[in-house]
Amino acid sequence: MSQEADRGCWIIQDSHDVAIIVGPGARRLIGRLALEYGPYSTIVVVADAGAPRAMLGDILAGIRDAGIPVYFTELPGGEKTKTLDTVVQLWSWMAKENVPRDALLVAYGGGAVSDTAGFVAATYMRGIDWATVPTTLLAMADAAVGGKTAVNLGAKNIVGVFHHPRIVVADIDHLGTLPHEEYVSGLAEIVKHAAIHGRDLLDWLRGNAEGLVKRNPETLTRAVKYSLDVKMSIVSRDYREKRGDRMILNLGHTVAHALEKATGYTMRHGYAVAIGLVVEGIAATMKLGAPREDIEEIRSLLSSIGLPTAPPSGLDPMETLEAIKLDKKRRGNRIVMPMLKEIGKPVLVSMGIEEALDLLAEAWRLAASSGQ
Ligand SMILES: NC(=O)c1ccc[n+]([C@@H]2O[C@H](COP(=O)([O-])OP(=O)(O)OC[C@H]3O[C@@H](n4cnc5c(N)ncnc54)[C@H](O)[C@@H]3O)[C@@H](O)[C@H]2O)c1
Ligand SMILES: O=C(O)C(=O)C[C@@H](O)[C@H](O)[C@H](O)COP(=O)(O)O
Ligand SMILES: [Zn+2]
Repeated sequence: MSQEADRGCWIIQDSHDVAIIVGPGARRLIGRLALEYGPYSTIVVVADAGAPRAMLGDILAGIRDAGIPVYFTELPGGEKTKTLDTVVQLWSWMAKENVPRDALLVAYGGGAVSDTAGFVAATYMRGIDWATVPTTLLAMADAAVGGKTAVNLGAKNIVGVFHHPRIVVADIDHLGTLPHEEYVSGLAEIVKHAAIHGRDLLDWLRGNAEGLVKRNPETLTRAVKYSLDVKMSIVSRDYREKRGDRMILNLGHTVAHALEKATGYTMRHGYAVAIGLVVEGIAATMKLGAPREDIEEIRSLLSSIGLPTAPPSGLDPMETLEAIKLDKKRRGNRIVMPMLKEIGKPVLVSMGIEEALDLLAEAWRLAASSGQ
């Protein structure tokens, strides 16, 4: 699935459709990749204002060296960017600049900018190619691949399409400036992928905790690579989430998206996912008889990283969990929930919405009481 490239970078995928490269300094490949995957008459860079400017300079220089004209705009980073207003703003700007259909849109930033800019690429002139240069750990290890683009509308990711980037350049060098909380937030999705994949990856994470805490580039490159390998193997089986397999990647997200909405999108996505993994894990012990020690193993790893593992005390579970009625895994009056039978054995469980609400609310209370 992946091979080592030069300078410590890994090529996760290098087909005629998609190039996914992970490693320190990978940002310098963007110009060469644009030439290889083009031809593109124009490049439009949509940059996250919170991402490092110095490395953005390297990206723009690489595009200039490739001799491709570039248009540049900036968005505020963070969840507040994931709105239709931002989408209309970008569509209008691109139209005003006469951006042609053979343009490449480059999203440079966190997952929120990537989701939003990816949706703009998917819909401008019925779709142009795009590339993503993820600059947070969460975006590198998860958001950059799989092709899910979306903005929020009343609930999480309600407006979006599947539109995979042609080029993904995950340059570990960007992580040096990432605030601690954002870095830790990204580890939640890597733990999710490990819980899905199996104990070997969880053991690797625990065994390399020091390198992760110190943000060792080699450790980080491997952690991102392993995370993407897990995600891409599932996406390759069910890209549009029609067959069901891909719902497995939504582990922890039924509760997570409800928490993000209830907190007005102020709770970091990874923090919400960590809490969701614990609450939905407890629900799995109740619904499937999943081993309590497996869920405790995941909970204690999340907690040792510095992630929250109990719902915020100020939220009412039933009120918060009402949001699952607008979850995209809902089918009629039922919801399909990914759950762990045990570590490494995720299954999809269909249950009535009311049953799911009662089950998750009870699991929420147990997580809250054990998390104190
Ligand atoms: N499409 C997918 O498959 C997928 C997968 C996982 C998550 N997501 C989405 O991704 C979003 C979360 O992404 P995120 O965790 O990257 O958060 P984010 O995009 O909100 O970024 C967090 C903050 O970090 C700043 N930032 C970005 N890069 C930085 C850097 N190198 N140094 C310092 N600051 C930097 C941003 O400006 C922002 O303020 C959520 O909306 C989630 O739904 C999508
Ligand atoms: O790629 C997927 O599929 C995922 O579920 C990855 C999630 O980590 C990510 O947060 C995704 O955006 C959630 O998808 P959604 O379909 O629940 O909006
Ligand atoms: Zn997620």
